Amino acid sequence: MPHFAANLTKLFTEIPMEQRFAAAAEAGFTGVEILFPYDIPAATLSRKAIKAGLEIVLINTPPPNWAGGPRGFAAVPGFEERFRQDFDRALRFARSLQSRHIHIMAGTTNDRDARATFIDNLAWAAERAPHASLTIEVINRTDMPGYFLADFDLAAGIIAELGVRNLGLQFDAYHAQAITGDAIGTWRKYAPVIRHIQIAGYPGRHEPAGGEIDYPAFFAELDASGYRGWVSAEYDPEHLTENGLGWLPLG
Ligand SMILES: O=C(O)[C@@H](O)C(=O)CO
Ligand SMILES: [Mg+2]
Repeated sequence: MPHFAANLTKLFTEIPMEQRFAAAAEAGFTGVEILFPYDIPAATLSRKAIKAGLEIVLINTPPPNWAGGPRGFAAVPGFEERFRQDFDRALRFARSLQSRHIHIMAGTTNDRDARATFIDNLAWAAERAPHASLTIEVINRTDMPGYFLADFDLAAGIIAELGVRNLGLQFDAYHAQAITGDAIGTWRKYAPVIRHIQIAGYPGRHEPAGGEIDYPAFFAELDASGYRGWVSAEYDPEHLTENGLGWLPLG
């Protein structure tokens, strides 16, 4: 079975962030991801993760105002300086958290120069952080209206064009199902560039069980494929987090 991580921005929100690490370990996760860790000192988060025996798998580049503000700037022309400041901040956090991946958010734009801007900023980031693993994620525009990176061919083309070792695709099965109607088939098609996976039930974005995506079949296929990365539970629990973990294969 793949390694499973809990997304602490979405799971265990019944308790404060600092307590979610122990709860995740207790539930059987061996890693965690935090979309936006920037409100809490990295040293505190790192201590909690170490104490719980958890690897920190992923953080996002900081959008300035998650509660309704922009979704990053990497593809937004005119915001190059802002992107670079944000990226350096993410890099400092990632280093002290020893986070395996940094997800670079493209942002919301339909500017004709967005692709070129994204390429330039990603090239800059890949060179600036040669030892970091960077990811880009395809996100559906129903959930995130106007998000630039909403197409798998576009993402794969950008990764191929850059051709750098430290950039790959973050595959969120929920967004894939929303966009293509076939999450598992989409994973198969883009598997060579996928280095991180996130899961949630579709529709609804709740527990990864019982919706359109056959997760037991997906996990078996990941296993058979030799996938060595993490699978992160990034969903909005329908009830108490602990009560909805029947889908998590343990042991
Ligand atoms: O799927 C998502 O929404 C996240 O993985 C993310 O990074 C942006 O919210
Ligand atoms: Mg995701």
